[in-house]
Amino acid sequence: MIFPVVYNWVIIILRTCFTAIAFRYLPVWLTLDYLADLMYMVDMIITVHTGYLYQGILIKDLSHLKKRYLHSKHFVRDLVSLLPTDFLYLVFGIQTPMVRINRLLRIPRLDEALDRMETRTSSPNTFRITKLMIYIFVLIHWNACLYFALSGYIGFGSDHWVYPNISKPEFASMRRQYFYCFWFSTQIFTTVGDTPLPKREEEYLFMIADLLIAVLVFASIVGNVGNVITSLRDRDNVFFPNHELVKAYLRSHHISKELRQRIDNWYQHLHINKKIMRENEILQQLPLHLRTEIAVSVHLPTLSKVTIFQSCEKSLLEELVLKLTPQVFSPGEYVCRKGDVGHEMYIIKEGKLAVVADDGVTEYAVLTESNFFGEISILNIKGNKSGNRRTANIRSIGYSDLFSLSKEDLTDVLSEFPAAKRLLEEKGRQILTKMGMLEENGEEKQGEEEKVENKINRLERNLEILQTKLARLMMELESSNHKMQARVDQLDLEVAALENQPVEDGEEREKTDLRGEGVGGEVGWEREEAEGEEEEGSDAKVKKQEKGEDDNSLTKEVDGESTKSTEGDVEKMLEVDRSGLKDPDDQEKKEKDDSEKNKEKGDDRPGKGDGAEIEPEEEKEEKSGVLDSEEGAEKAEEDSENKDKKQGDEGQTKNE
Ligand SMILES: Nc1ncnc2c1ncn2[C@@H]1O[C@@H]2COP(=O)(O)O[C@H]2[C@H]1O
Repeated sequence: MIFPVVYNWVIIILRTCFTAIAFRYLPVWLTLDYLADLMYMVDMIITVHTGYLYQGILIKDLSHLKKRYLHSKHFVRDLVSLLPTDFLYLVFGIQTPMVRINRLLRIPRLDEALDRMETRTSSPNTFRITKLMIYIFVLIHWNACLYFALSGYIGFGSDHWVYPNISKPEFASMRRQYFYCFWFSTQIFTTVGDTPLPKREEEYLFMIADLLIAVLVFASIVGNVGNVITSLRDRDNVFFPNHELVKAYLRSHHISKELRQRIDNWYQHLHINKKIMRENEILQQLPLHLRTEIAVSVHLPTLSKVTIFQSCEKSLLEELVLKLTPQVFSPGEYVCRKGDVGHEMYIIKEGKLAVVADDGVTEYAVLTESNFFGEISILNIKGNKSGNRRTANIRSIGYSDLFSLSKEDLTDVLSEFPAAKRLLEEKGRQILTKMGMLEENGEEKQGEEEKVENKINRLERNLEILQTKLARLMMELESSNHKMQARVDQLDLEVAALENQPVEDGEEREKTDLRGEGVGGEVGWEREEAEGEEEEGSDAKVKKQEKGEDDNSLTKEVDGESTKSTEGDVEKMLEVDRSGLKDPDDQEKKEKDDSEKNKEKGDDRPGKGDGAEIEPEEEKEEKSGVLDSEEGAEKAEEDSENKDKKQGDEGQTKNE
């Protein structure tokens, strides 16, 4: 669409203003006119058949496309621009090509075509400048035509400003007419050089309009050229590291001339050989699959030449290729030194490198294109005496282009491709054996180390499980403590209720006394404690509190089962208490049994009746802290029995 649109935009106005040109080449113009019309038609047909994307899907259905085009405003514009206005020649005569002015409406199609070309061209900046120049040319051309027409209207040669008299032979030729007008116009628009001063109002108006347009034209030229230069610089900055900044830095830090020279040389090498250092950064904006394809097409030839990767699957190479980082080393520069910790391996894309001894002169081997090195220290080869340290010095002989591959990336890739890993390790082992740096029983040692590591792992897992169990048990213990506390409180209340019950008759008193024999120890103890509390006041309270706290802390130390046993203990106490309340005879009987039992056990400690209340508790808790759960339960039972007995004794003493 570029040709017909530009043709119409240039020729219609030319023929309108330069009538001599229009008549002279009329058959040519008419042929070209209808050729342009034919192209307009073809363009419409192409537009109808051009599919479009709807929700990401390319619509190609013709009837649908037709319908869409016919209902669009583009169709109206295209149709109007192709209306056969040429019939107006019959009215105005063939010398009025202005009847075809509707053809100019197709200008948006020119824009579209140029935009499409811009995205496809390999040198967009040149294209942008050319496009700008075409637009400016068309503008100057129109201005030139109008200037000639205005001159004709005012009168050729009537003053200095208008076109000179065309009857003069030197200004009579058509070429001269056009070139003069175009030159005049260019002078105005570029504001370069002097233009003759206007004399008439029409001339002034023409000049004012022209100068205003000239400002815009000039601004757009400067702006566009500036943009192009900036984008060229940006491109360079993206492709090559900024040398100027580095230079300024080196100067400000008074870096030695020799080092600065080396750095300059390195930059020079990059620029001359068009080495791009920030490939990964540049391609970052592309989606992964496209990046992979680009990287594969750029680097795969190098990678597939590397011996270890020759037999590898394509998928491995594709993964690897994305992780390669290009690096350039200068002559004499060390890529790695013996004893350094290895963080990456290298693949040689171009150049020569030497494996050198510590003296820096003796060369053990020379590595060339498609070789690789630096893998030994990052592969963790079994029996490698140097561990993760470099086994040799590698020095670049000339400029060398390398790809580096980090340890993490290599490990990632090799974990999925064990065959490649074995190959790499085998090559590393060969070098290590040659150097005598491979331990013979290295594999056994490795095996043992692995075993120990496995054991440690297992133990760690078990420890974690035990910790979880312990936490659960602690929680259970706490809840048991709460429950126990609640029951003891309940017991206190019951005992208090019993104490407050009025004694009505002797029989009742006897019963109460008898009951006192049953639970008297406890009741008495409680009362005594209460009295003691009253007597001793706050001191006793503090003591009791302290004891309670101690109890808590001790109880917390015991495990869940012993807690249960303590609960059982309290349960038994309650049981005893209830039974004591229900039937004094039974209680008496039970007491007798208990005392007999205690006698059998040899538990006839003195002072059990008074002041010994605290002791059994302490004893019980101390023991429950050290005994295991079963022992704790037994002990609790025993203590409970002893306590019952003691309480019984106390009750008896009181009764007496
Ligand atoms: N004799 C040798 N021939 C070829 N390459 C070697 C030789 N000795 C060491 N290398 C390579 O030099 C590298 C130095 O770093 P690494 O030890 O990681 O891995 C080493 C090998 O890849």
